[in-house]
Amino acid sequence: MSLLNSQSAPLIQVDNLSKSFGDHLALDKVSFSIEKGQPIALVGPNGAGKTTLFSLLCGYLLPSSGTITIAGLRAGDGNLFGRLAALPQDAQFDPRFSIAHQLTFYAQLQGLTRKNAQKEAHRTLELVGLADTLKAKPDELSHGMRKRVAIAQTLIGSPEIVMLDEATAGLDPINAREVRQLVASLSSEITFILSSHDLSELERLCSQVLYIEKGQLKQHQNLQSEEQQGFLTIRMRKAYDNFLPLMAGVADVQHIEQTQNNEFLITTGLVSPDSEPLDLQILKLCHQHKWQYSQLTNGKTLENRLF
Ligand SMILES: Nc1ncnc2c1ncn2[C@@H]1O[C@H](COP(=O)(O)OP(=O)(O)OP(=O)(O)O)[C@@H](O)[C@H]1O
Repeated sequence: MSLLNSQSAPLIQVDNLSKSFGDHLALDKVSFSIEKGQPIALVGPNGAGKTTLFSLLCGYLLPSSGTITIAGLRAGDGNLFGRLAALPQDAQFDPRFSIAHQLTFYAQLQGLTRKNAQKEAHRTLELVGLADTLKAKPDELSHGMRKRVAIAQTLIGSPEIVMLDEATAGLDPINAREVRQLVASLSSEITFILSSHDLSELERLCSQVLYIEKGQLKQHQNLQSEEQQGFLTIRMRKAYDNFLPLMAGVADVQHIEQTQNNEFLITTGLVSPDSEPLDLQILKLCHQHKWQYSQLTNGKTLENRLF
């Protein structure tokens, strides 16, 4: 077998994908591929085409032109049932039936016996930290809890790909963090595709980002690329006098610029192997001047990379 043939095909391959609603072109010749185990972020302004892309990947909509191949199969192929799951933005549960009843039903749809389906409902609810809600009806749960139950539903049958459309939208910080922790903990087993308007959330969870605007794929970036090296981002709690000139004076800082209110992008120079790590030099300066910072991260923020 040649080396080329032995390389595994991408998990998802999208080629020249277009989708029109009447004369409105919602997606315009979008092409990308996703490898297994690389959580991917889908970003774009309202109306950009993200939900349309989700629906096409799930097979809920048919492309106007172009192709989508998932694990070697066309999107919508019956053999993908159970291998790919999606949380729509407006996921709803039937108010008449208990959570256990509904999740068990979905598990049975995947071919499990009633007993195994009940176990699967319990397993997935445990994953989202809601095992004690089995007997509850949807209306007895908060919005955040219902969202987590909907995520549990996507995990039924251990799918390989899970698409979460705005999974943390409208959640309080604690529920949102639970969802993020869950995604992070399952990312080695499941390839997540996440859409969100929270860029800091996506940059923490994803290794790649697709930026869609007016139906076109404008950027496809690897968030762990080497381009990130050589930059630090620091967010200060408030504005401090002389912050910029004093930071610029740190030996290994080549350049510093304000990117947002109290947020600064630092370009590092060639750091000599003998000198202290630059982040430590920066933190010492903050300490010396009693400047409070809220975050110091390697690389540029996703927002600064996209816009
Ligand atoms: N079923 C439909 N019929 C007609 N037009 C549609 C339909 N679904 C989406 N559109 C249009 O396609 C475009 C893309 O919509 P889509 O919902 O995919 O955007 P989005 O990026 O998910 O937006 P948001 O961030 O607001 O959820 C929009 O102009 C929308 O009005």
